[in-house]
Amino acid sequence: MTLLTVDDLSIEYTADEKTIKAVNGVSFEIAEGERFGLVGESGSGKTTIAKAIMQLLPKNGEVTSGSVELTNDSVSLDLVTASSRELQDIRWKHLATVSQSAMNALDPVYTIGAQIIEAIQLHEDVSKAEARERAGELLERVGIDKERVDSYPHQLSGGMRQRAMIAMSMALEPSLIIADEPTTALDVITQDHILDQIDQLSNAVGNSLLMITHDISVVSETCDRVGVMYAGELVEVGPTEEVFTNPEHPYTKGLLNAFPTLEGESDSELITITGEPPKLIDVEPGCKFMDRCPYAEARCGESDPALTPRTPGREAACFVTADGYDLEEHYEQVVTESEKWQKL
Ligand SMILES: Nc1ncnc2c1ncn2[C@@H]1O[C@H](COP(=O)(O)OP(=O)(O)OP(=O)(O)O)[C@@H](O)[C@H]1O
Repeated sequence: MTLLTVDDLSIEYTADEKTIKAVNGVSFEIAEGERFGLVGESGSGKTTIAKAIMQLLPKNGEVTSGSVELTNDSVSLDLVTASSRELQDIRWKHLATVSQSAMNALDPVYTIGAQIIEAIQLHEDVSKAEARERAGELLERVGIDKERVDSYPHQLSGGMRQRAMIAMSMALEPSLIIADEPTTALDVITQDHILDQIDQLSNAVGNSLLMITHDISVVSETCDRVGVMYAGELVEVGPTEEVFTNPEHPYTKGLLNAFPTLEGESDSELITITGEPPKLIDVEPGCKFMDRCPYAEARCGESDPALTPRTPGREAACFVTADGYDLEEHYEQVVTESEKWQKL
């Protein structure tokens, strides 16, 4: 059953009297128990989507169209129009978040335990002693000694704080966890541990996951399906393994080329996408990736390709692959030497 339905979501910011079209007509679904990743380079609109889902957009940000339905046996709510009371009711129990910066999310004046206990007691009728016991168990599950319930956030290392956040987000076994760059600020080994813990805990709880990251290896380790974002739009959606082995959008292919191989082989060439994403002010007609795309044709400048179905379960927004061309084969035929991806 579908748990989250994001339908035609558009979000704008206003800054210096200009309108920034940060998210433009994005639609995707997450099934119960499914892990979905949103991936794309900085500024593509991923965090804006996460903030809209949580109703945490800053004052200058506004959802201009679309809906975000959260639906299961006990909830049916459009998160865009829900009241703060309705949101408070589902927070922790149905919707929890692990954010980019745990230090900001954890309140510095309360102990870790006090914050987890409060979340538990807000939603469940349990004694403080029971909630404290559960907080300790949760911390142990993420590899933190349960004595640490009485520590303040600043007394923990960055990695421990992030794990404490994960423990807290899982405290009420929420239906959906939104993890926005949960490992970005951490060293590689801690990153691996944290991803393992998100994986194990969400397996145990059986919840859905929306993983937001610029790092395709994080998506490939944790997600069943992936949506690739570029300049505020979804340009490709499908099962992670299929999308990463046989991309249907040139931007996805570019992203993959720019990363070391997912298996960690070091002898492959890294190839970068030249140029920069467009500014999202006064948006021109046509495909937003056109200026950076080695496959671009005249028609790509005339209208913006819509996300269209490909093989079952897959969608991409590209005229070239919609015509059935395979990006790998087509590359040698159409792309001149000067237009090829640049080798690093
Ligand atoms: N508060 C804001 N005011 C004005 N513009 C903003 C604001 N926040 C984000 N933007 C703009 O909206 C667009 C999308 O940004 P967003 O942070 O959602 O992207 P992202 O893919 O999550 O990138 P990152 O990983 O760097 O956070 C960008 O052009 C960004 O500059």
